[in-house]
Amino acid sequence: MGEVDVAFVQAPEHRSKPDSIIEAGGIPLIDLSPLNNCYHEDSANDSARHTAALVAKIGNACKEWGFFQVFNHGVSADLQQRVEAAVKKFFDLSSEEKRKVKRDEVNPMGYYDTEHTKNVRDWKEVFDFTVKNPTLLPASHHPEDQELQELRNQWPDFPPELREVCEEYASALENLSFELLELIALSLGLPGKRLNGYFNDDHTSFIRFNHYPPCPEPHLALGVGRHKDAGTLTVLAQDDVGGLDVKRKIDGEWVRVKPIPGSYIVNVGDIIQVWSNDKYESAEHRVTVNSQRERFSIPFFFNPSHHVMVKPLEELVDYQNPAKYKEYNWGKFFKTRKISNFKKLDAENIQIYHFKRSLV
Ligand SMILES: O=C(O)CCC(=O)C(=O)O
Ligand SMILES: [Fe+2]
Repeated sequence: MGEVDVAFVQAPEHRSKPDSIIEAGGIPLIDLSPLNNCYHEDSANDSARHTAALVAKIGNACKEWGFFQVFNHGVSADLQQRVEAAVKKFFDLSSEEKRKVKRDEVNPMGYYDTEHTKNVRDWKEVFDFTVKNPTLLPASHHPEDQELQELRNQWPDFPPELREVCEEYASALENLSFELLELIALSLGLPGKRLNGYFNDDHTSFIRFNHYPPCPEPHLALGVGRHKDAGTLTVLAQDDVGGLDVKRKIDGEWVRVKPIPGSYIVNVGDIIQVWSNDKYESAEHRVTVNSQRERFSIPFFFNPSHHVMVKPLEELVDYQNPAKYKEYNWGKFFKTRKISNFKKLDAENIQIYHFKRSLV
């Protein structure tokens, strides 16, 4: 099977055709400057108008793509560059050094190079850390087990600045994610802060550093297999190499998201799909690798508190539009997914459609 181990080989129908991927035209590119007071001289009226236009754009992007890119987002270029530099230094360490902060079945935070998506191994290595340290999660995925676990971050000795840069970055991305959450709430016709209460001091958001080394067989393996993100929102920074493919809703084609320096790619996760009762659907995506250049990306996974019960929002359901999902506990869902990513299982991993109601 060539130079890649069989564990990485995708079923033929899920492989990428790296040479014939279409670059996505039309993924909305949204200017967030109305949030960051870039219109100092504006009257209150103008500012309300700019915010309303922004909310409408976000709503359309969520409905039509489940994906959009943002610029003028308020995260400084200096901070972005410091994080990128620290990430490269970390992955440049020897395997032995990286394994000193290796994650395991008990502590899922840290370094890891054998992640599986839908039971096929990904061509990547990752480093994960939570935004809140410690972060509370259920200790087991069994529904009857009420015990909680504290996740703690593991920091390597090198590069020495990593921890500080990561904490500064986590806080900047947390602010941006709350702003995006408020815009999404407004776009659903809800009060701006309607969803904030699901993310109190104990939200379970985490940041991942992804490193995709060059792959000798990019038509067989994927950097990340096709999937939807399980949480609320993902806010992703990618370098200039490209490789993130989104399944376009209108025709089901895989299209490549064009790297735009300094911007973020935002995608709707499964929780927004459930909250919005399918008005906004999470988009399927994957990462294609290439044989020439390594690639780095940094997703921020914005997730609610472990005790949140996820279900269609009451304001968005009624007799004509009944709730399409039964409620589920986020902590248990997250824990179940984490276990299935950790090792190859025979069963399919947990998905929101397992909670779909059968409506007649
Ligand atoms: O690297 C990327 O562009 C996307 C990674 C991703 O989808 C994920 O980690 O969930
Ligand atoms: Fe993803």
